[in-house]
Amino acid sequence: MALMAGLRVPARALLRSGCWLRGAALAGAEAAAGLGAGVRRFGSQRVLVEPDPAAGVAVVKLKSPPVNSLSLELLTELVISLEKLDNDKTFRGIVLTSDLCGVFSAGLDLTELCGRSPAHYAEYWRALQELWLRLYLSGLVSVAAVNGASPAGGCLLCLSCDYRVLADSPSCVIGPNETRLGIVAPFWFKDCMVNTVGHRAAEQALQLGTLFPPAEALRVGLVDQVVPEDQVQSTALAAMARWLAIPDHARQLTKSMMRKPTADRLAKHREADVQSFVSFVSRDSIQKALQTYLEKLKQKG
Ligand SMILES: CCCCC/C=C/C(=O)SCCNC(=O)CCNC(=O)[C@H](O)C(C)(C)COP(=O)(O)OP(=O)(O)OC[C@H]1O[C@@H](n2cnc3c(N)ncnc32)[C@H](O)[C@@H]1OP(=O)(O)O
Repeated sequence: MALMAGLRVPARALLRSGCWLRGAALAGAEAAAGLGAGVRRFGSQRVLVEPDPAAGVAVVKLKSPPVNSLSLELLTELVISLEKLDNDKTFRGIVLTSDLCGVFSAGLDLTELCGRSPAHYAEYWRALQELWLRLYLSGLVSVAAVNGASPAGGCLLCLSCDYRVLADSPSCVIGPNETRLGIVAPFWFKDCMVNTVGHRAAEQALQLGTLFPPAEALRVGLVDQVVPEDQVQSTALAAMARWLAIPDHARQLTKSMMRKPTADRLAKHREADVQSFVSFVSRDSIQKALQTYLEKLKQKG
């Protein structure tokens, strides 16, 4: 483990994909996009918000090393940041990205799903539902700048945005790989997949637990653009400008018309969905499958 600014960060996470070397190049790209030095950042421990009030845009960066897995803390902090931005008339759009190299988000934090109490599982699932509903229905334009791997819950975050830009790198796989872990995506993740790529492609990807490399993700319609790694954020901001050219009220009503029926399927039955998750994840066979998968991940490291 390396000790950085009081944070215990695995050295390999820092060295991943030549992060340190690429940092300077990415900082240059950010500066070119108008988000460099001089911008006042805010946010929380795990969610960094870089506001550009003149543009009406905030870049929201996940920074929960080593892999931005969606812990209860990260979910909660992200909900709070999104709520703040949603309620602040300065902002019309957000770019959601990762502050880590090589990983956008590893999806649900598996340590939250293993060996915990039913009450914990319920609290965790409510937080995930809350994040999804807030992001999916946000009045803000949301563009995902997917600068790293984005399996399962990471893919759900991307699908909840209005537009997706993916880095063209073999490590930047994206997709619903749940079945490979022996678990099942919730119906609202399935609905998001169907709404984005259509029923047939969603069914295949969900059943097979497919993680798409960038070219395949673009072909199937899971992402909207694939660009070189150092252009992900600037491309996301350029896409944002196109979306912001549309009057908010018309775009927001259209977004709501397209998305509310899907969101309502969960919103109207949230507690039943929580209970169904708790009973599923508490099964011995599911606990065993998750523990085996986590151990394999740790051994790999
Ligand atoms: C029950 C119903 C639920 C239905 C919905 C479920 C949705 C989900 O999201 S389930 C989670 C699915 N996610 C995955 O399968 C991703 C697993 N992780 C990876 O494939 C890789 O970690 C990576 C590609 C994201 C990054 O690879 P790399 O940079 O090589 O990093 P490491 O694999 O060495 O991981 C570092 C460190 O992080 C731990 N870790 C990774 N993913 C998770 C996770 N999802 N939850 C918790 N912890 C995770 C990994 O074990 C390593 O830990 P240490 O060995 O202790 O450093």
